[in-house]
Amino acid sequence: MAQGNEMHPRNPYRDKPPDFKALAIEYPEFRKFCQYVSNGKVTLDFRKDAAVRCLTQTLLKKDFSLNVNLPAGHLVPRVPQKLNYCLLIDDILQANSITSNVVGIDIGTGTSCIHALIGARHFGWKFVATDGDENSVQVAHENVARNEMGDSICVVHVNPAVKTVLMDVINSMPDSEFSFCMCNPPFFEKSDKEERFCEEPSLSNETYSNSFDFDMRSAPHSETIASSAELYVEGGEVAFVNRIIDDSVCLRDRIKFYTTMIGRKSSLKPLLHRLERFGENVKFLVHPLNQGKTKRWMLAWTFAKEMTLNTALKNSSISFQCPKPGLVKLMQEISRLGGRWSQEQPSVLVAEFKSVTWTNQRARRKANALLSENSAKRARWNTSSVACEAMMGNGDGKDSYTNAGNFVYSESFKTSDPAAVDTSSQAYFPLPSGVTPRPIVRLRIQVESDDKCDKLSFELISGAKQHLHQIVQYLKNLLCR
Ligand SMILES: C[S@@+](CC[C@H](N)C(=O)[O-])C[C@H]1O[C@@H](n2cnc3c(N)ncnc32)[C@H](O)[C@@H]1O
Repeated sequence: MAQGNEMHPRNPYRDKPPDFKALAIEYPEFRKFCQYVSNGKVTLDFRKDAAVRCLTQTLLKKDFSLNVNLPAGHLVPRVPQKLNYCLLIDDILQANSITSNVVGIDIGTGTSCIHALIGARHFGWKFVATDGDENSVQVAHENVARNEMGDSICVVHVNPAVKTVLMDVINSMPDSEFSFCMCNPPFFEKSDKEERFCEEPSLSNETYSNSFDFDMRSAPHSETIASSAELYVEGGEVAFVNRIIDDSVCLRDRIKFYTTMIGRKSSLKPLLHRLERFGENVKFLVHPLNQGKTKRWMLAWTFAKEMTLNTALKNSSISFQCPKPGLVKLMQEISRLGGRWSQEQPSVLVAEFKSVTWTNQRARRKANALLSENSAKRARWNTSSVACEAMMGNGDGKDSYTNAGNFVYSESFKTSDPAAVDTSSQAYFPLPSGVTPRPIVRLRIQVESDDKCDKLSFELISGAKQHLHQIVQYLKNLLCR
């Protein structure tokens, strides 16, 4: 099992990976999946679904005193990663002094009910755990009952065909206050599923596996067997998370923090774009949720004015050294990029940017040139939109250089009908004069000098961590050459 210091500092698996030898001695069931290798170590074949399932069950038993049934044919959750996600939520709660009567919603809890079980057992939170699959709800319910946690976790079946994800649950509990929601959405669209997964005949015709990939590409690090409902949703995870965002716009601070796991890096951009357009009303952050080679992210946002997300970004400071006078050159470069800076203290700057100007400089120049030519209209899909959602944003319109055409944001999701798409567009309207758009990223930059050089340390105040990294890399290239 891959570990690493990318794990949460409070995650006990960070510095102490599971000791397979000790587990094999203590748990005979687990021992069946272990092999002794020549140096006396014990290994586990991660490509075998049953071995990974047994490891998860054993860790839940040993480290959380949880007795959990994980039926074959369903996703096997990875305990260290799930704990990481819960710890990040705990950071946010602690930073906002939400320490008692914590109630969370686990959207799509699956058969394992893993988020709710770990959250309730380890952190003392209460949960409403939902799922759209009746069989998963049944197994999750049994897992809760087996661990006598019915007082803390209520498992609810929801209709997956309903467009909203949270609304019905919240409306059915008008007197409850919710601290957060969490979710591990189905990642894939149908087309992805067919490309990456094959039907697993030994289980059921609703179960998919990537273990058949061997002849197509290199063997997977670990086999993924999952039910169709766990893998696939119309429009993939972007569409699913957009449904949570839609609900959050209506529900506002009925839930203090909205969080979700994101499985694909490419999903972050359209989702962040979407949240950015809510301007001052929303705060959000992206935080990596890595476990070894598997990269995931947590996206969190809040509409509650009094809440902060900054503390979870504590470890976001990065620094580099550059020749003097770093501060002066820094101010010039920020201005050149269209950013603004103010001096918080003599050696501390706060810089803010209202659009992404530090990436794709060459592409931007090219797009600019194209736009100034009398180019033909962009091709549109030869389909009709079955559902169209329009958002009036307050951006600066610069993103219309992208293939979103004249829209700040426009995304089409395939539907089961090949001639129909579900379209979400956010149109650019110039701001009325006197209204300033909200910065997409704010940074605090501290300058420490010695005789030879300046050390610049960058801390994210608000915005996406990936922007911090991109800006630092961009400035480093300029100031250190
Ligand atoms: C990737 S699985 C996550 C399972 C579990 N939470 C975990 O992390 O291992 C996604 C789950 O979302 C459920 N789901 C799909 N659509 C849903 C909806 N509209 N509302 C609630 N759950 C849904 C699926 O049935 C599936 O159990």
